[in-house]
Amino acid sequence: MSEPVWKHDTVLLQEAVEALNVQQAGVYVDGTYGRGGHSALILEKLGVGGRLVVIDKDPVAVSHARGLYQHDPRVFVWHGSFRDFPLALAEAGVNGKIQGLLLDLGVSSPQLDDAARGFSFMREGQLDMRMDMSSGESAAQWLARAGETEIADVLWRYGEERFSRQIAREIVRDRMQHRLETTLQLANLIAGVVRKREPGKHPATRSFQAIRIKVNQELDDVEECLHKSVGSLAPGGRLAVISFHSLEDRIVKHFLRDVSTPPRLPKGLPVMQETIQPPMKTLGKSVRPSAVEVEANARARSAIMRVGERT
Ligand SMILES: C[S@@+](CC[C@H](N)C(=O)[O-])C[C@H]1O[C@@H](n2cnc3c(N)ncnc32)[C@H](O)[C@@H]1O
Repeated sequence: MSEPVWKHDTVLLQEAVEALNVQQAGVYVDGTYGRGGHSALILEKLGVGGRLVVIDKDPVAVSHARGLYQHDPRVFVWHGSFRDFPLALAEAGVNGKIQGLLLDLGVSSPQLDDAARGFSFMREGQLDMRMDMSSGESAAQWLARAGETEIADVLWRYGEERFSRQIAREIVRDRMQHRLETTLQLANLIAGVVRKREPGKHPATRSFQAIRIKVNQELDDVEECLHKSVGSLAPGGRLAVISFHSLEDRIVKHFLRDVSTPPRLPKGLPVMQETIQPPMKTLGKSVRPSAVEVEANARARSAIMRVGERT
């Protein structure tokens, strides 16, 4: 696969790596390698005895990491979903607990900028949207077979699209005449339905987000990974998650709240409520990029990071 020329500006670079509190001999997982901005800074702080397991669903990201780190014995590169990170750790030969897990969610700039990946409603390309093009169903395949109600539900649930029903109806009507195969075909169809535009937002923004989340099972991956992190982090180990929309952030926020709250015990048990420690604690407040970062990188605008620590 040829090396793409597009680059990715890492969001909350210093903040996220600081949040991990990298120990020289620690074991870390970067579950969303992308183009490796966070991984590179983690490696700067990691000593010779440390390990970094990098994961990405995207074969292009994985070959970037393999090319860069083939001679670094600290790095193990794994192709797959971060929801299976314990499997990656086992394959890397890591038996114990880890000191940190980082997730920088969503898509990378190279994925958005490469029209052929089908993520962008601004660029003509095949309607694919899979982070892992080697498996699963593309957006075009899903839109060709899903029922009208299913499409409407996805647009509403994952895109909070007010015109979900009308868009779904139009997709189903349209596909009876010809195949819906390209990004601009879909974007134009949506633009024809969504009459009242939100200022500064393309009418297809919400639908593209929703279909991308559905095709890549993004929210299920996050839920599962977060729950597995509790069993994998060593005491003092850190979990840092950067989200880019409210659906992801809500999952992270609720997860951290739930694992940081001591379980309520029935009255009368011979154990003091105060002695029951929850498995994690939330560290500080949520972190947003500085005005300087947002000025330099518009994609950072909606980022929010939350950090937890294993107790
Ligand atoms: C925002 S980018 C990460 C950028 C990276 N931190 C950097 O500095 O270059 C998100 C990356 O995570 C990957 N990704 C998203 N969801 C994933 C999942 N469930 N499992 C593995 N990789 C995932 C995407 O393919 C993409 O490459």
